[in-house]
Amino acid sequence: MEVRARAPGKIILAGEHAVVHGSAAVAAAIDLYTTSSLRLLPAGEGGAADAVELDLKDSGLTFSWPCSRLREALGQGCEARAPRQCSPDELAAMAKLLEEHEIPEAKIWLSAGLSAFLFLYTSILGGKPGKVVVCSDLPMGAGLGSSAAFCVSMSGALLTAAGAVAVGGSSQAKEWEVFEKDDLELVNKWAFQGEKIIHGKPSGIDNAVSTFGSMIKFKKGELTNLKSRNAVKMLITDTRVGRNTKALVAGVSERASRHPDAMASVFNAVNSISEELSSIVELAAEDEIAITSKEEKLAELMEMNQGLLQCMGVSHASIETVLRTTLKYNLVSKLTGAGGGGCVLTLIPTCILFTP
Ligand SMILES: Nc1ncnc2c1ncn2[C@@H]1O[C@H](COP(=O)(O)OP(=O)(O)OP(=O)(O)O)[C@@H](O)[C@H]1O
Ligand SMILES: C[C@@](O)(CCO)CC(=O)[O-]
Ligand SMILES: [Mg+2]
Repeated sequence: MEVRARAPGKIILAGEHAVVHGSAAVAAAIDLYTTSSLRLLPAGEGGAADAVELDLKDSGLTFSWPCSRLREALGQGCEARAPRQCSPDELAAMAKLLEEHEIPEAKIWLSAGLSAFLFLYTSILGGKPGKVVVCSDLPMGAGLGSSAAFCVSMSGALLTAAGAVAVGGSSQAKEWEVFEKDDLELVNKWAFQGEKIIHGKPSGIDNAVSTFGSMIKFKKGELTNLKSRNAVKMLITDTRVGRNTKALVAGVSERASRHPDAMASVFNAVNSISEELSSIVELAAEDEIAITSKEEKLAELMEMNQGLLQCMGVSHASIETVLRTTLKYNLVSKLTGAGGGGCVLTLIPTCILFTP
């Protein structure tokens, strides 16, 4: 039987990076998905023919590990309903397994995702032979939460195959089935462990919004669902400048340790912006004047947040170019996700008049 699970990417409207340091942030799921398909293969004699295969459609690479090698390096797996952290020994064992694959230098950034895969697969399914295919609508490493969507869809597929979460079981179902709340919590916890391998020190916002969907406020691991009363339209521009979330998060933490007081004030200001933005999003605006005033406030908060992201050192020349370009049309933009390149959000007002 084949199991398929999909999870969405996200945009962050306010609060990226500061959320790692305890500030509030606001994020929304977007309708671009990563899908993980898993087929358990009949086990042979436990011999060399038994393997775990991974086909990464977006990067055009396939991998295969003999089950016996995985069991030897990473053990027999654990209780699928009790998520646990990857140990430094396991990280080292996975790095060794990956060395044997000679990943092309130009795609070396995939190693973190491969380690997250090996950890999730062997922890949840032990050394069972299986084939996993991953494909995604999301650009990788561009700020739209590709790593979280990868970990969430993978955890969903693995937990379903392990029988650790309940699904309706109708193989004829045309629509995607949605997990129950407890099962979503479990998926989210495993995905967070995967994100830790990719991001180093994630706040948990990306895996949370990818698992639970909709628009959320997130602070210190606590999630609040936001009911957006009016549609908020955003244009997403991909600068196509590649970057790595782990390095950017580490860079902000280093700046915070060099200038603790100044950076605490920056994080505090971002917290106020996210809190204000989340309450504005929930305001019901009935007429054009009210909607315009709501959008003006959102735009101003996004502009302020972008200034503070510059203070944190995560903007980039390519991002500044998008800011200047959209400003010519009186449109406000900010980076989204980890910055350093990647994607930029532009608020598109409901009543728009282009006068460059
Ligand atoms: N479809 C995929 N196939 C293989 N690996 C993936 C896929 N999607 C994400 N990854 C892994 O996630 C890494 C990108 O994660 P990273 O956190 O740097 O960026 P992001 O999640 O796209 O952006 P952000 O964290 O700012 O939202 C890739 O280098 C790869 O290891
Ligand atoms: C940069 C960051 O705040 C968001 C990345 O989408 C990292 C995190 O919260 O884990
Ligand atoms: Mg990421």
